[in-house]
Amino acid sequence: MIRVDGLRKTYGDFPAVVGSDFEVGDGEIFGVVGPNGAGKTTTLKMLAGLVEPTEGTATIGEYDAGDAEMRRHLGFLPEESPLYEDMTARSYLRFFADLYDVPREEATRRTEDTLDRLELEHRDRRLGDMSKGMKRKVAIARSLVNDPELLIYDEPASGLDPLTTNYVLEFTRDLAERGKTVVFSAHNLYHVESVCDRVVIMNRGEIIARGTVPEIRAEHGETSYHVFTTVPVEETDVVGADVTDAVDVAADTAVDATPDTDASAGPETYRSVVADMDAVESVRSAAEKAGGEVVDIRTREPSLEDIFLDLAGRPPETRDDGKGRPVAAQADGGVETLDGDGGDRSGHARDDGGAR
Ligand SMILES: Nc1ncnc2c1ncn2[C@@H]1O[C@H](COP(=O)(O)OP(=O)(O)OP(=O)(O)O)[C@@H](O)[C@H]1O
Repeated sequence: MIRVDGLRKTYGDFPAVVGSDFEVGDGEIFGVVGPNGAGKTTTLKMLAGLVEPTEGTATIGEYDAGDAEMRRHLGFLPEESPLYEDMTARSYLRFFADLYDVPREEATRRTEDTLDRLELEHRDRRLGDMSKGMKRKVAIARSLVNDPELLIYDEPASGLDPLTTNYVLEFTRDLAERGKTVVFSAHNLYHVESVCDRVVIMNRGEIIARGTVPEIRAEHGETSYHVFTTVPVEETDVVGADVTDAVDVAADTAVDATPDTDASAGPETYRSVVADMDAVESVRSAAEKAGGEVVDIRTREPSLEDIFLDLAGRPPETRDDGKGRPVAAQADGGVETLDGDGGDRSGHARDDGGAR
């Protein structure tokens, strides 16, 4: 459905996106993740045809991303979705349905159905009097008035309470189950991990990893083992293992001499965090030598966040873009000093949801 080739955006001399390549299949939930300033919004706006790429192409189905006709098949949710404060949710959604020439009855059925699924109450309340979460739900409903095949959501759950966040994430899954393709950005990696089929991780305009979360984990992350013993184990007794690595992987002490408070592992247990099975065995023999035993062993998969912190912390020449190509160093990452819109067709706070 989406094909991105060498997509690049510079604002003045500042490279906001440094040449991205990826594809998104029909019905996929595709995550674009990374910290503030990574280039997520710029990428999404280029896909939505709201920002003109400096180089490269993005095609959506048969259309170029800049094609006006493409927008009829697209629902775009901007990061900030200012709504017309004096309108009610119902009148606002009707207004957008009219922009897309959706017949009245169909528009009413569609928006009421979406608002039911999002459990939005008080549909005749002024938008200006709604909570942030309610406004976000209305903005999501707006992205669906034209029944698009592709949804591009910029930080859909950002700043929402955990309950509303859950609704939004579940709703996103629900959309994909109904055959929609969803591209969404997030800096909360947990949101992405729980919902996306595939992701690209961006940092300073570059893609630094890509794939399904298990693929990224297999390629960039290491499993650690938490071994619970009835006696403390001396770090020097953990032989045949790279204890230093274990510390890195788990961001924890390799051998914890204080009793563990994790009651489910039993009273008075001590935790050793190690990187491989040889080390697990050496913890076992050390514990037995000290008159104790191993009572539990748990594996810990690194989260996307662990992997991201590891990758982003490495110098660029030691990374690749997930396709075996080295990631280029960027001159001046994250400095927000440039002005001018640099070809941003959208402006920053327009309330048109891509309906032009
Ligand atoms: N119109 C613009 N003019 C100049 N610089 C811009 C413009 N838009 C974005 N940038 C810069 O490009 C970089 C990437 O911005 P972008 O909004 O794409 O990041 P992001 O990953 O979406 O960040 P956030 O999570 O904070 O929204 C930032 O350094 C930003 O300051």
